[in-house]
Order: sequence, then structure tokens, then C-alpha cells
Amino acid sequence: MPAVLWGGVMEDYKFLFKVVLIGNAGVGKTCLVRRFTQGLFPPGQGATIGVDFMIKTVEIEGEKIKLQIWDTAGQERFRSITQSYYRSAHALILVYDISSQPTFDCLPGWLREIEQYASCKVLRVLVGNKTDREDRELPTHVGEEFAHTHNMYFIETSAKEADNVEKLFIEIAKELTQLVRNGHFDKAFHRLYTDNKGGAVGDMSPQDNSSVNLPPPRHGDHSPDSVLGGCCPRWSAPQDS
Ligand SMILES: Nc1nc2c(ncn2[C@@H]2O[C@H](COP(=O)(O)OP(=O)(O)OP(=O)(O)O)[C@@H](O)[C@H]2O)c(=O)[nH]1
Repeated sequence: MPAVLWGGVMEDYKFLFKVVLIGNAGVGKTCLVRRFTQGLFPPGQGATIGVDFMIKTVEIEGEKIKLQIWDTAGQERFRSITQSYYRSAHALILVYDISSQPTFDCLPGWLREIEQYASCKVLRVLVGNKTDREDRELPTHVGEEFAHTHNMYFIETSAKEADNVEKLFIEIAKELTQLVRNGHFDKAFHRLYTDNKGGAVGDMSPQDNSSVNLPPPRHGDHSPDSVLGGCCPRWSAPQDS
């Protein structure tokens, strides 16, 4: 188990996974991350500039699993920066707003980006956020069908009411742990294990629940092959709801 010394605190964990949130501006990506990592719904949340990340350690079957959660800006002007973060993701969370048809209509475009920039081994999850809103435009079955068609997990959430947010991230941690154990992420596991032995990784902040704005990774830092291994048949488990 890696032991990392940060500020005099020894941290042990079994696996470290990178989870990246994408989707249109304003769908609630930052609020989902902050709800999960800090247990709050930020008032007057401003648009994300570039990319942010936060860390949270969870316990799955008695093992500590560290989630490095990357929150990307939805605005088009940051797209070239955010795309460079897809490649090293173990899970991609594609978020739309259930009260906004246009955010749903953009999903095929986001999927094309995933196909182009992410590893084919990435775990893909579709999230319909803002279920607390009464002006719903997208019925649940529409999201479910889209996820089913595109081989994704599906869940609806409310960052505001804390509905299903914990479940979303815990299920991802469970699923990724299972995938590692099945050998799906063997190279990734090796890389993350060795990267974390004896010191902090270059792109991690020192404390859980901290947030920083970061420049994009250097070219070649996170190629799909070096991190996640070669491509494989797409996994099929669109079952979460
Ligand atoms: N009603 C409701 N509003 C939400 C929810 N989640 C986020 N919001 C609101 O939606 C707006 C946008 O939230 P953000 O979390 O900044 O959205 P984002 O997807 O991170 O936006 P970008 O950073 O621009 O990509 C804010 O006004 C939030 O308060 C939710 O679950 N319910």
C-alpha cells in the first residue's frame, strides 16, 4: 500500500483514481464536486476557469480509495485545456441539467470528444443533475435511454439537495476498484502506485478537500497508452440508476 508523507501526515491508500467531470457550462459540475468533497452547496458559484481539482478519500470494503476529482470548465473557450485532462481519466462523468434541453442536446458532441481524447478503457457515467428543480425538461427515461444506447452508467442527482451525489462517487470508486482487481487497469495501477511511493505526485495538492487551478499537463505526460494500457472492447454495464 502506498504511504505518502505530506506535511508530516502519513497517508495510506490502496488505489488512486482520477475522475473527470465534463459537460456544458452551468450544469452543476462544480457544485457536485463541492457537495461530495466538502458537503456544501456553494452560494453564487462562479464559472470554472480552466480546470480545478479536489481530493477525497473514501472507504470501499475496508480499503482506502483516493479519488482525485477534476472539475473542468464547460465554456467552449477552455475546451483545448480541458480536453488534455480526458486522457488520464479512469472515469469520466458527463453531466447535463435535467431542466435544460440544450445541455442534453450537446451530449453527442461531448461523446465525440470522449471518443477522440479519452482512453477506450475509461468508465463513462451520465449524470442528469438538478432533480430538485420543478421545471424539468428531460424525463428520467430519456437520460436512461441515452446512457443505455451509449454504454454508460446513469444516475440523476441534485447537488443542491445532496441527492445521489455520495452514491455517484462511491459507485464509481467501487466500480473502478473492481476493474483494477479484474486487471482492466493494470498499467494504470502500476503507474499510480509507483508515482505515489515516497512523495506527492506532480499534479496533486497536498491536502484532501483542497482546490487549485492548474495549467494543462505537459505534452506527453498522460498518453492513453502509458497510463491506461492499450484499447480493449468497450465494457458494457449500463445498470446504475
Ligand atoms: N437547483 C439547482 N441548482 C444547481 C444545482 N447544481 C448547481 N446548480 C446551480 O447551477 C449553477 C451552475 O453551477 P456550477 O456548479 O457552477 O456549474 P458548472 O457546470 O460547474 O459550470 P462551469 O464551471 O461554467 O462549467 C449555479 O448557479 C448553481 O447554484 C442543483 O443540483 N440544483
